[in-house]
Amino acid sequence: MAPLHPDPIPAAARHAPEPALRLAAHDWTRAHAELDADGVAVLPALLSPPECADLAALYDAAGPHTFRSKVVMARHGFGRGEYKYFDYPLPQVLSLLRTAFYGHLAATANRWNAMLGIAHAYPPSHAEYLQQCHAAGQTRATPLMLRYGAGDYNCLHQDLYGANIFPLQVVILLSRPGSAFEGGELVLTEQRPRMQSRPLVVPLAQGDAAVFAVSHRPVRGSRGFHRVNMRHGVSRICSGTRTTLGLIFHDAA
Ligand SMILES: O=C(O)CCC(=O)C(=O)O
Ligand SMILES: [Fe+2]
Repeated sequence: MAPLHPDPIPAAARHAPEPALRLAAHDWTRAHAELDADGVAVLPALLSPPECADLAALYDAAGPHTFRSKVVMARHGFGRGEYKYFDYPLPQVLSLLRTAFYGHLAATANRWNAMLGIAHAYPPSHAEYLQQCHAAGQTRATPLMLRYGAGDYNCLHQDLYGANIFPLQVVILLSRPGSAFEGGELVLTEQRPRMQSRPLVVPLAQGDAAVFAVSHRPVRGSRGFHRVNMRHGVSRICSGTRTTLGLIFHDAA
C-alpha cells in the first residue's frame, strides 16, 4: 500500500497529475538536441503561475514531515540563502513529475555515457534506478526547495550525494522575475580540459524548467568526445524573493 503523506498539502495536491502529463507535450526532440549541444535545455511554462504559487507556499506552510532538513547556506560556505530537502513520501505532484522527467532523460544519460565510452546504462524507469541507489546506501530524498532574498546567491557547485550519479537535474523557477525579484540568474559553468571556464546564463520565466548536466557532459572535439566538468549556481538576488524547486534523480547517502 502506498504510504499516506503525513502532512496535509491541499493546495499543491490540487494539481497533482497535470504537470507530469504536460511534460509529454514538450518538444523533447529539441530538448535532447539542446542538451547535447549546450548541456542545458529549457522547457517553457511547465508549471502555471497558480501551480508555482501553491508549490512555493509549501516552503513556509508545509507541516513538519514534508521536509527532512533545512540548510542555511552561509553556515556551510555555500552562498547566502536557504533550502529544504523534501522527505519521502514526496508530495505527489513532485513524485509524478520526477518519475516522468526521468523517463525522458534516461535516453540522454545513456547517450552521453556511450559518447564518453562509459559502459554503465541507466534503467528505463526511475523506480529501478532508485533501487540501485538504495542498494548502494543512497536512500534519502534529494528534491529540494530553495529560497533566496535580497543579497543572496548560490555558489557554483555540483549536486553529488554518493557514488550513484544521474547526470541530469532539473530546476523550476517558481517566482516571477522582474516582479517578485530582480537579479538572481541561474548560471552554469563549463570547465574544458586545459582551458578557462565558460559561463552560461540561463534566462528563466516563472514556471520554466531548466534541465542541465549535474557534473559533466560529453563535448565533441577533434578526436571524438571528451568530458567537460559542469557547475551551476545563482547570481546575486538584487531585490525581492526568489523560490526554486530542484529535482535531482539520485538519492543521497
Ligand atoms: O536556485 C537555483 O536556480 C539553483 C538551485 C540548485 O542549485 C539546485 O536545484 O540544485
Ligand atoms: Fe544545485
